[in-house]
Amino acid sequence: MLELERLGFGYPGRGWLFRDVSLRVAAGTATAVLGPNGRGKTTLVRCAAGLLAPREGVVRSDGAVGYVPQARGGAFAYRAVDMVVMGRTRLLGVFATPGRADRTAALEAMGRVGIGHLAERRFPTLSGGEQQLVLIARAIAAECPTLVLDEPCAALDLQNQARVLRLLRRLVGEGLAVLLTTHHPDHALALADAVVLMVAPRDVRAGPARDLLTDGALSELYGVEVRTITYREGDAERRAVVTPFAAEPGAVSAGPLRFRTDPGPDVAR
Ligand SMILES: Nc1ncnc2c1ncn2[C@@H]1O[C@H](COP(=O)(O)OP(=O)(O)OP(=O)(O)O)[C@@H](O)[C@H]1O
Repeated sequence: MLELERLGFGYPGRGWLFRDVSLRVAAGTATAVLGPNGRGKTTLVRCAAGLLAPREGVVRSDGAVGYVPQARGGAFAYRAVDMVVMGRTRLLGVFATPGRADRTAALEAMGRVGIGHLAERRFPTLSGGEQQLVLIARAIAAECPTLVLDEPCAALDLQNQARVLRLLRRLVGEGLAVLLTTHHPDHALALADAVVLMVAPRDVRAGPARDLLTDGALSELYGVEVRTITYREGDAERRAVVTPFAAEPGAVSAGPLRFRTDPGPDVAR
């Protein structure tokens, strides 16, 4: 569980970046934070993870909070598996060093993320996406009941985005509380029970994903026309977002977009 109560933050010498943000990420649920570049998503989740002190408000959690930053290279040439073993540090005694069980747990976490084959590679030699997956494995190996992830899919190809989203869904199913930032409303639709829309410093909306992720709210949030389509996944009806990037503003006619596929009897309009 992770709880933010009336959180407010501004960098020194600057005004409020956000104010009065309250939300509760319960165990077994995921919350996605969305908003334009520079609106404060990273700052908000860094406050939530205890890495930045808020100017006002309170953060509560009922256990350790694991934080997955965006991969930005690494200064030290650790092997990937050793980076993941470092996630186990919090589980060790003050003078203990990681043992065989920690290495096994690290390799298992890497396996879950699909990067077992990268275990012996040096971290700085990995691609941005590979580094991102190592950082996710490190957080999983730490076995924290709450995970906070800053754009976990930012550097990932479509297959790895799907892999990470499925993995996060499984972790939520196992009872973790997950808070993540994303630039993909689709990812929020696929994963999140709740969303936080950072519209403006004093207009940060938190609530159920199905209520807040409307075409109108997303269009307002990003300042471009955003449409949602529905499709079926097994028995479930799901929604995905389409942004007609190349269309001039107002050129897309009103009404729902049609999701055409060939053949399409099991894919909804
Ligand atoms: N250490 C800092 N000192 C001063 N201003 C900062 C600092 N870090 C970030 N900012 C500013 O705070 C604002 C919010 O930054 P933040 O990284 O939280 O936004 P974001 O929503 O995560 O952006 P993006 O989508 O581009 O990653 C930006 O205007 C940024 O320039």
